Amino acid sequence: MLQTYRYSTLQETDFERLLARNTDPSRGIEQLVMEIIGDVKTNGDAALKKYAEKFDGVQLTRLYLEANEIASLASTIGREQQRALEIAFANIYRFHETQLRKERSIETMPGVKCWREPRPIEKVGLYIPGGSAVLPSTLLMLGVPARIAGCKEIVVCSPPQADGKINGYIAYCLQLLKIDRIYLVGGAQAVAAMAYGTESVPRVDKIFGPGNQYVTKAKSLLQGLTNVSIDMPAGPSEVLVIADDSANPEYVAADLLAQAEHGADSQAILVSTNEQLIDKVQVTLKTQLALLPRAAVAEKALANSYAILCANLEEAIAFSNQYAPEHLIIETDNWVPLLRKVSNAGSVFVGHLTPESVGDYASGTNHTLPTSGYARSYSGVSVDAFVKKITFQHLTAEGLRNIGPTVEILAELEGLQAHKNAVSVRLH
Ligand SMILES: NC(=O)c1ccc[n+]([C@@H]2O[C@H](COP(=O)([O-])OP(=O)(O)OC[C@H]3O[C@@H](n4cnc5c(N)ncnc54)[C@H](O)[C@@H]3O)[C@@H](O)[C@H]2O)c1
Ligand SMILES: N[C@H](CO)Cc1c[nH]c[nH+]1
Ligand SMILES: [Zn+2]
Repeated sequence: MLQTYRYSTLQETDFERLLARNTDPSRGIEQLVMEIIGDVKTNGDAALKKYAEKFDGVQLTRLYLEANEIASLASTIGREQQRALEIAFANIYRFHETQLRKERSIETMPGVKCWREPRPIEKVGLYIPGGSAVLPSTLLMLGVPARIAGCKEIVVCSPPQADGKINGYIAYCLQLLKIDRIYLVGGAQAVAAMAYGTESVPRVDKIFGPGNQYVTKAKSLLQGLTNVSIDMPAGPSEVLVIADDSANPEYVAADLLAQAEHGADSQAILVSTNEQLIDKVQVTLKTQLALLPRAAVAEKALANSYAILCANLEEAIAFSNQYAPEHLIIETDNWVPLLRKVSNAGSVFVGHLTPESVGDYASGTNHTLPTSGYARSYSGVSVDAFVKKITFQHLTAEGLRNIGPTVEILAELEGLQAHKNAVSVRLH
C-alpha cells in the first residue's frame, strides 16, 4: 500500500521526488483562475452568482445570510455538538489569548526609547472550505484569533450548500464568534471578491484560510495583483509520523488515514526505524481503510504517500526536517530528546496518546498550517497574523545628544544632507 524506501540508499534524485509533493499543483489552472479573477473584478456580484451556479450547482438571489437566518440554522444542531464546538472554542481562545502579550520598551541609549505595539488589521477575510467536506473547525481556528486581535470587520466566505444555505455547525460557530453575516461564495471567486470588493462582498486587507488548488492559486495571484496580503500557502493536508519499536501500529495507521481522508491530494508519510512495524501498519491501513466512509479519497491520498525505513531516530528526524511536514507526530516512548532536533514542522504531536486530530479540533493550537514544505519558512496562523506590529520611539534632549552625532555621520556618508539637517537643526 505504501511504497517503502530505505533512507540510507536514497539518492539525491530520490530526495527531490519524495520531498516535492505537489509544490505548485495549481500551475495548470492559472489561466482559469485568472479568468475568474478578471470576471469578478469587472462584473462583481453577477460573476459570483454565475460561478455559484456553475461550480456549486445553486442559483442565488442574495449572496449572503444574515443573523436571523444564521440563528435559525444554528438552532437545528444537537446540544452535544453545540457543547463540543463550545469546548473547542474555549480551548482555542485560551491558547491564543496569551499571544497578545505586551512587549517591553527598550532604551537603546540613555534617552532613546523604542517599543512596539500591535494594532489589529482592520478588515480580514476568512475563507472556510466547503467543497468535499465542510469544516466548522476552520472557522473557529481563524475567527478566534481574529476576535482576540480586535479586527473590526471579519468577512467570512464559504461555498453554499445545494439548498443555498450553510451547514448548521458553521452557523453555530458564527454565533460563538459573534459574526452576523456569511457570504455564500466559494473557490477562487471568493478570494477575488474579498480582494477587490463587490456590491455585496466587502474588500478586505488580508485573506486567511485553506482551500483547494483554485483557492490557493487565487490567493497567491491576488497577493501580487492587489495590495491585499495573505496568511500563507495552506494547501492539501499532510502528516509525517515518526514511529519506533514502541509505536502501536493501530495508532500509526489511524493517524496516517486521518490526514489521508482530507483529499486525494493529501499525503501521509511514515518514517520508522522498524521494518516489522511498517509491515504491520500496511496491514492495519487496509483494515481501517475498509471501514471509512471516505475510503476512496483516502486510498488515492495513500497512493501519493510512502514509508521510509531508517537506521535510527537521528535519520528519521533528518528526513522529517527535510520534508518540513505540516503535521509531525512522534510516536516513540523516548520523545523528549527528539524535540530540540525538530527544525521544520507546522505543528508537532508527541507521545503515543496525542493524535493529530486533537490539534485539528480542540486542544487549542491552530490547525491552519503551512503545507508543501512552507513550514521551512512560515508559522501556522496565530494572533500575530491578525495584527501589525508598529514601532514607536521617543528621544529626550539627552537622547538627541547621545545619538545625534552618529546619525549625522551616517547621513553624510550616504550623501543624504537633508537627513543630517533634520538632526542638526535640533542639536546645534
Ligand atoms: N492546510 C490547512 O491548514 C488546511 C486546513 C483545512 C483544509 N485544508 C485543505 O483544504 C482543501 C479544501 O478543498 P475543498 O475542495 O474541499 O473545498 P474548497 O472550499 O476549497 O473548494 C470548493 C470550491 O472550489 C471551486 N471549484 C470546484 N471545482 C472547480 C472547478 N472545476 N473550477 C473552478 N473552481 C472550482 C468551487 O467554487 C467550490 O465552491 C483540502 O485540500 C484540504 O486538505 C487544508
Ligand atoms: N487537518 C486539517 C489541516 O490540515 C484541519 C482539519 C479540519 N478538520 C479536520 N482537520
Ligand atoms: Zn484534519
